[in-house]
Amino acid sequence: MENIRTRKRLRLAWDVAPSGREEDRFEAAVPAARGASPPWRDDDREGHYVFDLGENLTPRYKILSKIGEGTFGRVLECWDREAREYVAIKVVRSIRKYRHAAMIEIDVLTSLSKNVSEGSRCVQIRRWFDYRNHICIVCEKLGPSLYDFLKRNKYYPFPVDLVREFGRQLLEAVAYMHDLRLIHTDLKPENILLVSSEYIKVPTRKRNSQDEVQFKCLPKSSAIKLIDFGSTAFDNHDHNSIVSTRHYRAPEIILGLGWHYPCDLWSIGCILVELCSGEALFQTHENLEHLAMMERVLGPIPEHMIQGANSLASKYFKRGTRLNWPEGAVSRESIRAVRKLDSLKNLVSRHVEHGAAALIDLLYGMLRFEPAERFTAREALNHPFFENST
Ligand SMILES: Nc1ncnc2c1ncn2[C@@H]1O[C@H](COP(=O)(O)OP(=O)(O)OP(=O)(O)O)[C@@H](O)[C@H]1O
Repeated sequence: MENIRTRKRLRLAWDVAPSGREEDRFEAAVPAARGASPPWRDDDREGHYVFDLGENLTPRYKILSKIGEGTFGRVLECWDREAREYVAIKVVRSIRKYRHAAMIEIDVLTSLSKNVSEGSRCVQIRRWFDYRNHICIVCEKLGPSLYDFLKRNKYYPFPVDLVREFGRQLLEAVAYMHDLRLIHTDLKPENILLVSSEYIKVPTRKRNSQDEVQFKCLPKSSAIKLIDFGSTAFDNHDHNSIVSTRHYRAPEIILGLGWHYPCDLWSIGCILVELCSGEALFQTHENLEHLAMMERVLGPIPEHMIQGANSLASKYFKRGTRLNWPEGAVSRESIRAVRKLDSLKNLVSRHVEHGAAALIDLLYGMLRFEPAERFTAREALNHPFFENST
């Protein structure tokens, strides 16, 4: 997250942080043991809530484990004593800008959960509350992220049939968001969670080996859901800031051309390539190198986009017509990293045996430089690649 957008909103109850004393008095009225609260503790230096496993988070929730950590806060697995189910609670840092962003995330999650059948590819919010100056967002508990799964599987790629299933559900989730005039802006494998943690082990031959058998894991179910709506943008807002995690960032964002719904489709294109290959498509941390990688994989950036680039981005180009590459490279390694890449067609063909042609065609549609020419989520869903999809 490089930028937190804020918007004017009504003052809500949580704007006034509850004082520790009041909180403790409230909990003192609840019978001890099961309902007891830990003593008031200071937050850590980054504003994170400090806890021990087994403690209560309000009398209702018992903290079982920490399942994640992000810019906004920590995500805790808890047992909900009232609903009798496991939940994931995002406990937001007690810093004003994160509290503010959390309230926007709650708005988005609430809108998404209104049409449960269509919105079911997005994580469902159960409720939220403010506890000791931390906004707590209670959601259904899901399994590991696609990134976690890839990592635990030593970056072994997913089979194309599974990528098709993931792609279809991801596009359904994003089409639904776009219908609601919401732009996710931070799509990445870390923010796509498997619904179930169950997996099976299947034997596979080691690459380049005839007889050495290894095992790889496959999820038992292909069901996924989208999480992390903390960066979600509303259609009618100003869209000039830098958004998205670097590897999944669309060219119009880097060039300062302004961005809209198509930036989500670019991210999905990058994600699908990664799921097929096991590696991030654009592994870079720097704008010029990133643009050079895009050109290597997808061909030249259209001239009208170069000419529209803002003053920060125009320095990446020569005479306003072509990328200053390799002249502007910061190192030889950087030049090598770009050269190591190949055309999208070749990169995908290397990993996908069946159905590669349809997938490649779909990916070119999602990775068009010109945002207006990029597939919309609904157009992508109607692509022949998804014809075999259930
Ligand atoms: N509903 C859930 N069920 C299970 N795990 C979850 C759930 N929500 C979040 N997580 C885990 O917690 C991690 C952090 O969550 P999330 O991305 O929402 O936090 P964040 O602070 O907004 O992160 P970021 O820094 O990427 O913006 C996720 O990567 C995931 O591993």
